[in-house]
Amino acid sequence: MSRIPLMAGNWKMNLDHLEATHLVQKLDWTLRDGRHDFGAVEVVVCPPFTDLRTVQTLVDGDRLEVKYGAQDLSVHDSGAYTGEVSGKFLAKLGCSYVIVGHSERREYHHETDAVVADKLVAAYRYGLTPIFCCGEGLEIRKAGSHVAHVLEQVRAGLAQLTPEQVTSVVIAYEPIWAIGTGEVATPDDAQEVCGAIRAQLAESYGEATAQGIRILYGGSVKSGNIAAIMACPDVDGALVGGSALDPVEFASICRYQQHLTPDA
Ligand SMILES: O=C[C@H](O)COP(=O)(O)O
Repeated sequence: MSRIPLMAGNWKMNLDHLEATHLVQKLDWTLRDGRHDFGAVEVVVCPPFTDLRTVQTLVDGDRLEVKYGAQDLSVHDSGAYTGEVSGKFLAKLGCSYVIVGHSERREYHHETDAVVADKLVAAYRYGLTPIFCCGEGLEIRKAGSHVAHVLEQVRAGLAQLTPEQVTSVVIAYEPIWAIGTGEVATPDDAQEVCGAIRAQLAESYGEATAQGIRILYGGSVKSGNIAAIMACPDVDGALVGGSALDPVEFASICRYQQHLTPDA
C-alpha cells in the first residue's frame, strides 16, 4: 500500500499571527515555484493557537494547498478549564491535524500516556487527525530499552481508539535527544524504531492497517538529511521543528526528492 508522505512543521512557541502570514505565503510561493505536487507530498503547518485564524483566512482566501493544525488540544470539549483549547474550536477553524503528546508537553506539562490517550480520543471526536508523538530520552536510549519504551507509548496512546480510528492516525517518532540539538538520528536509528512500531501495529490491528499508517521521524531534520531519512522503508515523512521556521528550508524539506542522488 502506498502512503502519501507528510511533512509537518511544528512552529512550537514561535511567530505571531503577522509573522505567520509571511511564513505561510513565502512557503506557498516557494513550493509553487518548484511546482510542488501537494497530492504527492502533503504539507502541514502547526502554528501557535493565536495564529490559526490568520492561517485559516490565508488558506481559504488564496485557496492554498498547505494544510494546518494545532500543537495540542484539551481532553475536554468545553467548560471551566482556563487556558485550554477544545478540539471543537480547532475543527471550527478548519484545522486538519493536531499534534498530540509531543515530548515537550509530556515533559513540561506532565502529560502521561493516559492523558495522551484521552487527547487522541478528543481529536477524533472532532474529526481532527492526530499526529501522535512518541520517543525516548537519552538515558533510555543509552540503556538500550528505547524500542520497548516507544512501543509501550504507542500501545498506551492508541488503547482507547477504535480500530477504524487507528487507520488514520499519524505517528511521529521523535527521539528526545535529537530534538533541537542538531544531533539527528541515523537512518538506521530511525528505521529501527519506525519498523518496530509498524510491526507492532500489524500485530495489534492487522497488516493492512499497519501498512496504511504514516510514521514520521522528528529531530533536527533539515534539507541536508531529509533524503536519507526518507529512504527508510518505514519512514513516511517528518515532524520538523526549527527548520520549519524558515520557509525556504522547509519547502526544500518538502521537496526532498530533489536531494536524492541516483544511488540514494
Ligand atoms: O516537533 C518537532 C520536533 O520536536 C523536532 O524539532 P527540531 O526539528 O527542532 O529538532
